[in-house]
Amino acid sequence: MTVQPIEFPGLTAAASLDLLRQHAPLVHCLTNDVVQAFTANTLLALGAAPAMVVDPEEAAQFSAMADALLVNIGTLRRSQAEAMLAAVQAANEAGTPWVLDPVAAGPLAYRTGFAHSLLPLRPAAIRGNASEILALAGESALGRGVDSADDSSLALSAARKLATDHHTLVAVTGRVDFVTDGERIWSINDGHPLMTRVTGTGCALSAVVAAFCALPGDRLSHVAAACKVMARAGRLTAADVRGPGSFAVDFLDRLYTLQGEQLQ
Ligand SMILES: Nc1ncnc2c1ncn2[C@@H]1O[C@H](COP(=O)(O)OP(=O)(O)O)[C@@H](O)[C@H]1O
Ligand SMILES: Cc1ncsc1CCOP(=O)(O)O
Ligand SMILES: [Mg+2]
Repeated sequence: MTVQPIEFPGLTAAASLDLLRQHAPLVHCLTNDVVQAFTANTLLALGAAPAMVVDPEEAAQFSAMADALLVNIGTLRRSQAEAMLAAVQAANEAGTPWVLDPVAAGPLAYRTGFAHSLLPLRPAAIRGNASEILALAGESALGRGVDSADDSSLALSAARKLATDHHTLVAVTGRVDFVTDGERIWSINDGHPLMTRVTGTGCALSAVVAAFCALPGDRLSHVAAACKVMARAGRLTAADVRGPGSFAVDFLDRLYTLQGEQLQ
């Protein structure tokens, strides 16, 4: 059945953002070495609370206390995989939602196998670029590294399949972001190409998706709101900066000051 994406309403995104600022969810981030500080600063700017607790024993303890968990495989190594599995297991036992960012899944065997092994462990959501989502769904993709070489529209059916097969939500991002539970599809046509020239915008978005997954209410809508907030803040920032360096700084200020009306 062909289901057409529907543009996600800014008003709904604004309501989710309000809720996020009220709840200030504690987000346990098991993420890659490149984006630690940018991810923590992004969450703080929006009003969530990040913590990177990485030892396997402590990670398991902490993911049961946190409001959400992020698992990002960007610089995966064996010792970290152990902590991720322990954290996911503890999160599941505690009913804590967790989000998978399958960074560079596809061309690299170890991380791709690990990402696949996480799929039956019931992620609340998966957020990746088009090449990553295509690869995770077992379809051919052009990605060679952490950046997408495929347009997000080409990964929409892969996203729906992943969501259906694993009873999860999938956000596939790029020129247009799509968020689906396999049936409904929200599209977010915002953002700016400059966002791909600053490392960590996608990884930070996945942490923000985790934060929004902690909120009460319709989770699909909250995940779409996470994408909308980041893309709109990115677009507003890009209109006013000289390049990637000033973007990275101004983007945090934008997130901090972002008002509901600016999402509409
Ligand atoms: N060509 C583009 N035009 C506008 N926004 C984009 C574009 N590519 C990516 N974005 C935005 O950049 C952010 C990160 O997405 P993406 O680049 O797909 O993630 P990743 O860094 O994991 O590859 C998202 O908010 C997305 O909407
Ligand atoms: C450059 C790099 N290498 C391994 S992880 C990483 C960061 C990727 O960040 P993003 O996917 O958000 O662009
Ligand atoms: Mg990127």
